[in-house]
Amino acid sequence: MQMQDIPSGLPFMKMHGLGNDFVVIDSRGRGAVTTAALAQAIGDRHRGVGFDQLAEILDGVGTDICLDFWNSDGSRAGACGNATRCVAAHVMAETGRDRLTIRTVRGVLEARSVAGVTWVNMGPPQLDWNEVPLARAMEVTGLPLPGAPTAVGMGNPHCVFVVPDAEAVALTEEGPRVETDPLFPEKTNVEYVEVRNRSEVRMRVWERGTGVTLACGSGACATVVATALRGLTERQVKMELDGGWLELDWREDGVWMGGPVAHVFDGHFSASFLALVEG
Ligand SMILES: N[C@H](CCC[C@H](N)C(=O)O)C(=O)O
Repeated sequence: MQMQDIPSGLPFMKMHGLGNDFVVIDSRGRGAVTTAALAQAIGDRHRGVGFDQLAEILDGVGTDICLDFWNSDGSRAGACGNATRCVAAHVMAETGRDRLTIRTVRGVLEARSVAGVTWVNMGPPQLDWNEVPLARAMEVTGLPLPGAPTAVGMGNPHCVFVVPDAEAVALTEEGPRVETDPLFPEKTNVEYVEVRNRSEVRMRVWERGTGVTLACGSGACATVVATALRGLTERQVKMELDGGWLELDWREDGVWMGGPVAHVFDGHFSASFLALVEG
């Protein structure tokens, strides 16, 4: 699909889950429009709209919908838990259903609405070094980095540090250092978790390709896997992020995540903005 085929401009929704904010483009019935250049242009908070991730809804392939994710630097994100919840809530409201299947590059995810809360099964964690991926064969726990973090794949790479005080972490210094460490050939998202008790933790995040965000759903899933694997928490925890609270439940069939979603406004990218991107 070319931009000139959408002369009237491109509709979008602005959504967020705990302040992790998204531009959502609904391309059902039309085909994908997003390119790295378009994601970068829209992601510019001054010349575009700005977002932590861009999510594009596509026609389902053996599922209700498909979903693609982009970061603001134009790179792809293999998973985005908060955007998945936002889009799932939107499509469930639209169709009046309380269950949905969603195909992402990672595989088929399931969403459910339970007592007004939108839950998504983000799938089982990837705990082999080559699935995360890491640069060479090793255990995913006790990585050879200061702080001996745990690597967890959730369709995208995560590196989880257990720290005594999450507020004290210098995210903008530590985050980019770990994100680009040669241990992670595809870079990594970076989480710092403070364990308050066996069922409550506090987490802050540095996202690959985006930077500090108020929340990261796939990062929250990776975090509960890391703390449960290390025996520090149960597999069911409440997690406080900068933008609010998520509930996590690591079950046999995957890591379920529930929390709030918000549909902020509906907008329209003008034809002249799109023409500029097309160059
Ligand atoms: N905010 C997202 C994750 C974005 C991950 C992205 N930064 C990547 O490159 O993997 C979430 O709620 O799961």
